[in-house]
Amino acid sequence: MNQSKEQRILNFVLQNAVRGDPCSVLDTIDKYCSQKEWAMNVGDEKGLILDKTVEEVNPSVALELGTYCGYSAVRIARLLKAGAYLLTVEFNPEFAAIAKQMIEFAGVQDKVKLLEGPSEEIIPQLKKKYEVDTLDFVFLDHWKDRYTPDTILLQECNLLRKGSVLLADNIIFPGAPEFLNYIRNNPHFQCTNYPSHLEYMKVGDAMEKAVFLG
Ligand SMILES: Oc1cc(-c2ccc(F)cc2)cc2cncnc12
Ligand SMILES: [Mg+2]
Repeated sequence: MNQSKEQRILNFVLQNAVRGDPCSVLDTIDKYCSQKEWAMNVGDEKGLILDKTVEEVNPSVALELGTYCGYSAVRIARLLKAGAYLLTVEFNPEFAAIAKQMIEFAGVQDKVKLLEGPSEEIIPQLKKKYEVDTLDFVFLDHWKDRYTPDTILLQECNLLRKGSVLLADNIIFPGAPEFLNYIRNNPHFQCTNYPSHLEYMKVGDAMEKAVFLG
């Protein structure tokens, strides 16, 4: 049976990266996806914006919506302090299976809990089933039409506290205009835009940071 692109990315990492070295896993994925096959990882350029935001927030509990192959889960987890952890949600079972292996190869599995299923089902379970109190950081990188409903759901489930930071990928390309309109006109959020480029391309993209004001 033909291998998927995601399986080819994982195999390239297993054969070329250093086991237990998250930076080598990230560099190897970026090398493959910039030279051989494009894939929708946040990538090296926007990855630096993600790094700076995670370092600034220094979250104890982080949530990622949209795991894909695990690139940003590895990227986030490698920066987390002792005892801090990332919950990452992926609804595509094939992607989740690849991401699990990627996360384990990078050696960050003790900091990452991969939750398989639709975000709209998992978010309401975070408090009771996953023992979350509130989220310090949320990375939105899943389907763009879920950014707004999931942000509303996070608030309805009392998962945000004063100072919780949301960071959304793909604000320009593929674009999340409805989310931008929602979040920038919402008095409960303080927004900042970070212009960048689509991963591995010269096409313009951006990330939006939104701090919850309570
Ligand atoms: O970063 C991303 C990029 C693209 C994408 C797709 C097609 C295209 F032509 C350009 C960009 C899709 C995404 C879906 N979910 C999360 N992140 C994504
Ligand atoms: Mg993205």
